Amino acid sequence: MLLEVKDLVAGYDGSRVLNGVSLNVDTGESVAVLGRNGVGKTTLMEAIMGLVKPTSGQVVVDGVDLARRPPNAHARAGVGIVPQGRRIFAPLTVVENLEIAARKRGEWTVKNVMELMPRLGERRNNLGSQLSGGEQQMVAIGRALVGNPKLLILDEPSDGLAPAVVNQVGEVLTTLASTGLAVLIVEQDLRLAFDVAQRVMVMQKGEIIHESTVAEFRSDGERAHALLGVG
Ligand SMILES: Nc1ncnc2c1ncn2[C@@H]1O[C@H](COP(=O)(O)OP(=O)(O)OP(=O)(O)O)[C@@H](O)[C@H]1O
Repeated sequence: MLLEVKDLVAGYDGSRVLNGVSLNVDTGESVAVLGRNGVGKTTLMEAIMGLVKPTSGQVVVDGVDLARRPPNAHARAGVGIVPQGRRIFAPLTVVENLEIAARKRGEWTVKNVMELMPRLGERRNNLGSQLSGGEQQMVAIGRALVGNPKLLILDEPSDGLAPAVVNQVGEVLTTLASTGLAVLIVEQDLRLAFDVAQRVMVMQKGEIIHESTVAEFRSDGERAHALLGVG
């Protein structure tokens, strides 16, 4: 198992957000975490990444418990994140944003990232602040890739993007998932989540209340509707 999250409890200043979350992601597997606003999806991703300190529980990556280690230990262990809001460096160019993150040797280089997402090559000398939302999202994905992660965590990659751009991001993520990179994606856009993931989990009030294959989830529309409270 690549990622094993066990009974994770975490929150902010005494307010508990995660009430004992357990989940697994296998090598090469793609998993989507769904749920309404405010149920704790971002907190879960940040706790897995070490950006929020868990009060208890384990975050085991490749057999090593990282729950009480600093965020750079998570990156070294092979976890890459594409955060909510993208958070690329606005005063740096596309190529500088990628180069600054390219620390670890491996399959993914700045050159390979630009082959995967040719738009980034075309915009290589543009500043982060000059990019569209979709281009920024691709920089954020590329920045995570050049760290050569084993597991890529994405928090709402479709956020604020036009449908055509969501499709482009979806194609990139589907390609990555098909090459054997493990993906853990939080997403409100169900179509994107279902395109990328094989397995789905639904969160409610800081707990995982449903787990199934995407195919099972999609075959029971009424149940899916009840779990997510959306049409
Ligand atoms: N930095 C923070 N400080 C204090 N409380 C926070 C912080 N971030 C999130 N929270 C609270 O934690 C709870 C869960 O938020 P979280 O962002 O994890 O949910 P979410 O499911 O990702 O929602 P969304 O889809 O809106 O991002 C919310 O009540 C939120 O107000």
